[in-house]
Amino acid sequence: MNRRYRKTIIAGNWKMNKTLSETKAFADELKPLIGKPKWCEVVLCVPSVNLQAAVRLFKESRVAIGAETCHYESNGAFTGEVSAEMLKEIGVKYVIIGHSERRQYYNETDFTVNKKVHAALEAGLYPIVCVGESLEQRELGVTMDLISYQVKAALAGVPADKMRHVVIAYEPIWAIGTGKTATAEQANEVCEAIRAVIRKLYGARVARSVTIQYGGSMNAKNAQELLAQPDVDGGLIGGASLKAPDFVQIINAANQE
Ligand SMILES: O=C[C@H](O)COP(=O)(O)O
Repeated sequence: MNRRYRKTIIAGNWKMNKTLSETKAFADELKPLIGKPKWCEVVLCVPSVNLQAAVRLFKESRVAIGAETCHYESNGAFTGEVSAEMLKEIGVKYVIIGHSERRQYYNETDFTVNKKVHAALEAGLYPIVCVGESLEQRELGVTMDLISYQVKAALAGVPADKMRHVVIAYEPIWAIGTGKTATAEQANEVCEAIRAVIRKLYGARVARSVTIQYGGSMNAKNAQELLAQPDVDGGLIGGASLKAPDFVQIINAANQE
């Protein structure tokens, strides 16, 4: 992380976990533990049915609430979907877009990711845009090409002045939920390459200020080493964000002087 130029963001992604009562219990446990993180922003992305409650539960705290996806249209005949405007109106700040699970199970494509990024920005949300390669793609040696393509496609048509609201999360698919973390060097190498793509698209000033997270089996034990990398500006954390003490340890690792 490089605090001089950009924000460190520790974001939990709960995926399809925790009922309303479990969300309340988590808030009760987390709030006294979390204190006032000085150096990083803390975000919890929760299932849509619990967003409104989460916003209320964390209102007086330092935790911002995020959604796990949104639709690219603002309204219409899209059964089961939720728009960026709807999220904004209930106090949601962030929205994850293009998570590999959405790409894998719900036909999310680079094209729809781009449309969702535009919808989120227009609604005043901060998109956390996920990119990442499969194990097969890594072994074929096409990681950097693929990541560069995913970043360019996601950001197509996004003007430079909106980039201060965009967060990128590098999540190698082979490291998600597998307990197999990318090494700190691997994580930094790709985050650095993402910054280089942004530099080409928007110039050095924008590239320096964009928060680029790492996600994929980040936990209380490995967070410090990953977050110490110069181009890793935070984490998008699945499993380890479900337990308040583990999540707090990751926040503390980001918060060290
Ligand atoms: O969005 C979070 C990532 O998918 C990482 O999940 P994980 O920490 O359980 O590996």
